[in-house]
Amino acid sequence: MSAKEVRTIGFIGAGNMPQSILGGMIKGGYPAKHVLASNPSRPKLDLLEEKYGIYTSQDNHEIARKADVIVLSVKPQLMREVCEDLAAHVPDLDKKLIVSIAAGLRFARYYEFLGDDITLIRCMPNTPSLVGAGVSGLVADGKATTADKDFVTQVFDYVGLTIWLDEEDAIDVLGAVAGSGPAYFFEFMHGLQRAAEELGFDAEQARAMVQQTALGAAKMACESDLSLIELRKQVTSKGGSTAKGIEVYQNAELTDISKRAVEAAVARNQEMAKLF
Ligand SMILES: NC(=O)C1=CN([C@@H]2O[C@H](COP(=O)(O)OP(=O)(O)OC[C@H]3O[C@@H](n4cnc5c(N)ncnc54)[C@H](OP(=O)(O)O)[C@@H]3O)[C@@H](O)[C@H]2O)C=CC1
Ligand SMILES: O=C(O)[C@@H]1CCC=N1
Repeated sequence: MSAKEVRTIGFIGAGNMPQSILGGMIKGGYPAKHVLASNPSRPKLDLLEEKYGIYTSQDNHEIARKADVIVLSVKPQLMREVCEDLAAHVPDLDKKLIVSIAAGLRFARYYEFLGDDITLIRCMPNTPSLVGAGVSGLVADGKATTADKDFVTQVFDYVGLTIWLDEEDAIDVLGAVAGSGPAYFFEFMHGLQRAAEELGFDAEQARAMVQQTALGAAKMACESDLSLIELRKQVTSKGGSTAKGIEVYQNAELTDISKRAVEAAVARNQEMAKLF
């Protein structure tokens, strides 16, 4: 697929994550008239219509019927109810491409909910998709064609980096690192902002210095050939102030804390796969 392919994409559920994806897609040039969304309550839909000019409905069946590609975007615990309802009311689900962005739930579950004949791609996106800086992990079932995979790659390329995975298990890890990752960074940034405020800065200045520092560090990490440790060392003058700050993080075993956080999130993904 060299020219950009357009299929009508219907998001079932219009919460934070699908808003980030569809917002990023439309900002990136995907035609709004081929993007649809459903949600039980109206306010989010009104906002999406106003902001992006897409068609919305409170009726999941209508959106699923109109879509070539159905993006299941509800919480994992609602997935069974929503899918079984679609299976009962939407004809030809096996002729559409289904994409699920839910954490945890495995291919086998969707076949149970929607039928064995569906074609499914699982995606683990993250919210920076809204600003074109997302990470989307993708894994396809055996029925997805090359054209399906190319199309989904194209869609998620609009909103950032796409990473195809060979094994379904890997999406739990990618989710725990990149899907949840923005929350970890925000938490860390919040801590730095609080520190600056407690040491005399007002909230606005504190936030400005933290967000610009995070942006600068992320840009350097993206643009440099050096390892992250080398980049860290460049800031850490011998006998200087950074060394003292880093020492505090190292004494608190920040690297180990990150590993424990990722392991906890992976474990929850595995647990959700069994629970829902
Ligand atoms: N947020 C993130 O960073 C990421 C989320 N995900 C996955 O994305 C999915 C959605 O998460 P997120 O957007 O954050 O969740 P939100 O809680 O922001 O949104 C969930 C949405 O689903 C709607 N909803 C509830 N019941 C139904 C229904 N029966 N039919 C259609 N829509 C319904 C809710 O509507 P209402 O408000 O009216 O109740 C709400 O708008 C989850 O499965 C999550 O695992 C994946 C990667 C990252
Ligand atoms: O917290 C969650 O379960 C979802 C998946 C990754 C980010 N948010």
